[in-house]
Amino acid sequence: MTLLVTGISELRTQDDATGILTDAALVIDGERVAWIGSASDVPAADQCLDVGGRAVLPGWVDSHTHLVFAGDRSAEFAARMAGEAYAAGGIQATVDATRVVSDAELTAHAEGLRAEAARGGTTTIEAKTGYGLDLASETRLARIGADVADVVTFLGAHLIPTGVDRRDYLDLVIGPMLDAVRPYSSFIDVFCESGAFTVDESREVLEAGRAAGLGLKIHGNQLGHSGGVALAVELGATSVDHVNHLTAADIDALAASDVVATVLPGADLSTREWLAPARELADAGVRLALATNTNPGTSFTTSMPFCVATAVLQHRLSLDEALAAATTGGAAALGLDGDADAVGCIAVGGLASLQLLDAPSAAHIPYRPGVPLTRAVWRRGRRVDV
Ligand SMILES: N=CN[C@@H](CCC(=O)O)C(=O)O
Ligand SMILES: [Zn+2]
Repeated sequence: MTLLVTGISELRTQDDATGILTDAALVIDGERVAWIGSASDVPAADQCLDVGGRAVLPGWVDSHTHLVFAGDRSAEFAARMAGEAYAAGGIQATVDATRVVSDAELTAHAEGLRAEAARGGTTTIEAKTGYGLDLASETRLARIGADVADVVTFLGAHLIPTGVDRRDYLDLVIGPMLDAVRPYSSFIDVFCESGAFTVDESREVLEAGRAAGLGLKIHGNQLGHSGGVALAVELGATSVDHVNHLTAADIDALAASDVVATVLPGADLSTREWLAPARELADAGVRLALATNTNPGTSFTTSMPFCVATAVLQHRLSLDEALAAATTGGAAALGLDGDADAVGCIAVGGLASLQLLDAPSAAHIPYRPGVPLTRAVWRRGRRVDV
């Protein structure tokens, strides 16, 4: 069954070979894109959808979420808006709420968040563990994450849980916990920050993950100069996320590396943190990703359009830079780039994961912030309810 989508005012492929087409059309055949070209020169297809002068772009790749959790921390949020500082210790409240709910409740909640993300155009999503922090709970989060999300990241090293000896917990994370989550996980992550894990502890965790065959990620330099960015470069991590507090040397080191710097606008705003210097990172040539960081503590949003709009309006990225970071940048941060199953781009022969906006161009995303502009979404060729 082939579907011709025509009447596309702006087709942003996020593929260097094709770029941006105007007055365009494309054909979806099964789960893949079979043809891209001018709306005046279309091939025959089984079905035709005229989108009436609207924009099409790849579905978002949300490369950083903590999707599997229970409870909310709206009181903590309110206290922060009244002047309290964010601290890593709040994670324990979500751990306590998460441990006591059933698998079915946890799965339904995560599925609800994934559906909410899809309504904003997200077609690929990562989910971290990190709200279990004991062997059974982390394993459960990894298993549910694998059911609900596309990529699972093991974040047992999110916080030392209350009442547990530091060394004992590290040994658990790099031993039995890593073994148990390994079948579900592609990456290992660590919260390298004051109040969470030191640089040396983070290195130990990440080296164990690498030895087990996992890719590396770091929550780094969110609340201060934690050393997470330097560690990411030293270890050749796939991404370092947050990147709020950077020295010139950090930026130079990232620019000279292949590490993706992931900017998380929702967390920057919700914690009233110093904004990640996305403009300076882009100017230095650092590869950027943009992600929601969906979690109940620092960023309770699933909206990639919000993140793209904020990256343009507040972090001073250009529209092109923000769109690249939210699509191909996210794919690079998940290792889902560079082959026939790459996500975050629209190319002939590639996966048909794309979104139709209720707007003539993607410029309307930051131009009309907060307005729900996602009109239709296809994931691997299948229409998703939005
Ligand atoms: N910073 C570490 N982890 C999460 C927040 C976790 C929480 O506060 O529950 C983040 O990415 O912001
Ligand atoms: Zn996070």
